[in-house]
Amino acid sequence: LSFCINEPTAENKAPRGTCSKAVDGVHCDENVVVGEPGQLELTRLDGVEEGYVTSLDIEPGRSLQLKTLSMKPLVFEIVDFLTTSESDHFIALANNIGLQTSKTHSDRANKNSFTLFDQDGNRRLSLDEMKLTIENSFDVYLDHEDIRKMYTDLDMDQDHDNEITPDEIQKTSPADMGEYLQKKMIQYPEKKSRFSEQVWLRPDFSTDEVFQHVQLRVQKLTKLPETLIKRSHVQVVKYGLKGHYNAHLDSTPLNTKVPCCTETTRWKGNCRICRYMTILFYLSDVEEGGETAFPVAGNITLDEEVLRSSGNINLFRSCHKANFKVPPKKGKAVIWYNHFINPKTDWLGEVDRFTWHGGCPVVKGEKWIANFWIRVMDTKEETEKGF
Ligand SMILES: O=C(O)CCC(=O)C(=O)O
Ligand SMILES: [Fe+2]
Repeated sequence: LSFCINEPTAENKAPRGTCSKAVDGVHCDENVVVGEPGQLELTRLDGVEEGYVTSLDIEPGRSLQLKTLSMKPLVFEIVDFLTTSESDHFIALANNIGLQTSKTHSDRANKNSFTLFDQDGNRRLSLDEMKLTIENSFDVYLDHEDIRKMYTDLDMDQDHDNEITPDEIQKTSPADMGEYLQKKMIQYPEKKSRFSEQVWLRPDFSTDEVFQHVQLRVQKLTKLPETLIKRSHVQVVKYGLKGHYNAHLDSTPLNTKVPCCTETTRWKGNCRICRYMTILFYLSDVEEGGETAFPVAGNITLDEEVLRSSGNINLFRSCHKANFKVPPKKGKAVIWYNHFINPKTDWLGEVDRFTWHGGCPVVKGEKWIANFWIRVMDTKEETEKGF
């Protein structure tokens, strides 16, 4: 059994799908994943211990060193996973299609409501509590000075005591605050949770030779079924000065009520992004900054509420506090598992919450990465059917 990608046809410029080599030729199908039922397996590399290095003979004459960077979460790196020309090729592909400003939750946030974060329950919001309110409701990361300026601009804090009382909040419409923040974000995009430009390289790109080589290498490294490799989404991201991405999870906790997204449902909503693994490539060197940070790696326990109020999600400000950071280097791959494997089903298990990560701000130069996301559906059967 072998896989290939359909050749573009006149009616459909870039169809995608898998093909099986049969006795009478190659059969291709857009949606059907060819393969024996039950043959899909999720794999997980063994990290052994922090600092452990294994040599992988993935291609003739080229051995790659797989190094365990962290056990909790399990993170590996391979320096020189991509050659310089492969990295450059991804950048050229991205430039040819054209990058667009990365959207964040703040661009989509419901601007007509907010949830007040009155942590001490005293019915007034301190500057810190307002900061958390804005972060959680609008996905905008302000400091105290910005908040004071907002109070003045919107005349919110009438008695100027840096505290917002129920009375004062009553007089402020969430829509006004949302609109105000939206305007600020145009002026100060670095205060958004994500400040970058991006482009998707859809599975259709598998007709690209460099892309195919890289897919094959990823498959040899991960030992995952070809189906999953071929259906991966690849996103190229460019960060300029101050570009960053605050800490987040690349996948979503299990939820029986909301299914994993398929290629079609992902644009419609009411589905979860299910990414078993992330393979992140640095496509460029960065003169200064731009590390990939894991703020809670190695912690004994993890309370997301505590993480949110610690300010450590805001990597634009708190990268120095992250437990572990991977410095960018052109061609390097960083690899981690967003989910565990459920031993009962042998399939997608719970999210590994220690994989909270993000990109530190670029201090000098620019940073290019490619995210290679291994997508799956909730069950093996659904994944086999095609997604
Ligand atoms: O830029 C980085 O180092 C991290 C990027 C990231 O986490 C993402 O794009 O999901
Ligand atoms: Fe990420």
